[in-house]
Amino acid sequence: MIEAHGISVTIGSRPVLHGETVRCTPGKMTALVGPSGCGKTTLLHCLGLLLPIDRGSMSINGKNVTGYNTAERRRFWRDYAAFVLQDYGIMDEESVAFNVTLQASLFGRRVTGDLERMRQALAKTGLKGRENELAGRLSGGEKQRLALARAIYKDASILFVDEPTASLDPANRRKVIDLFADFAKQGRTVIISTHDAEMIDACDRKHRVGLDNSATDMPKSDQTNQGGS
Ligand SMILES: Nc1ncnc2c1ncn2[C@@H]1O[C@H](COP(=O)(O)OP(=O)(O)OP(=O)(O)O)[C@@H](O)[C@H]1O
Repeated sequence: MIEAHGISVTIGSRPVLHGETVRCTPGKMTALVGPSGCGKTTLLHCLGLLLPIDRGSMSINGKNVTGYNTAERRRFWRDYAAFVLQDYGIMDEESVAFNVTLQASLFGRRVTGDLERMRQALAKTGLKGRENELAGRLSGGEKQRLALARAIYKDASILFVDEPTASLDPANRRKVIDLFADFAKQGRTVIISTHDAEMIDACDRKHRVGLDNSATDMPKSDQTNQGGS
């Protein structure tokens, strides 16, 4: 469970988040929604401890993480978190297989870990049999699915996802949405910044960045009058 209370962030001289309060619970997909530039990515980064907050407080699984130092944040990323971010974090000069197992073999330059599980993660994202290809040769959508395969492989309890369907065709989009739904059903916390109406509809809760500062997230059935992005 991630809880953020009244968090505010200024980047440079620009105030971006103004007292966001949001709760993301295990077993649920929470969508961060709102118009372009409202701060969805910024909020996602704050919740994942990638970006420091200026005001407010945050807890993860009941633990106050507001003042976490670098070592504590690293431990959180290592033990609990998987990220599928907009730049995908793919190492172009490495193989697909290396990229999937990257977080498990962070200090090595070779594929370590469970090869069968790596292949299964690739199969789940439609990249079966591509493990020996150079990641840099994949298309944008394929890189996005590769980032997702890495998150599946990592088996993390909290997933932070930024615009996961942006570069995907309808068939792969559906597949990816179903994969996140499966993640949540397994009891994981899934937090997704998205504009995609189909993705938003599949989420259990949604938080409108910049507007819902007191209401926090809400059940899917209450979304009808709240608008999408
Ligand atoms: N590193 C940065 N330097 C300066 N301004 C930034 C930086 N990162 C974000 N911003 C600003 O913060 C605001 C929110 O950006 P953010 O990417 O969080 O929005 P978003 O809702 O995710 O947008 P989109 O839907 O277009 O991806 C924008 O006005 C953006 O210009």
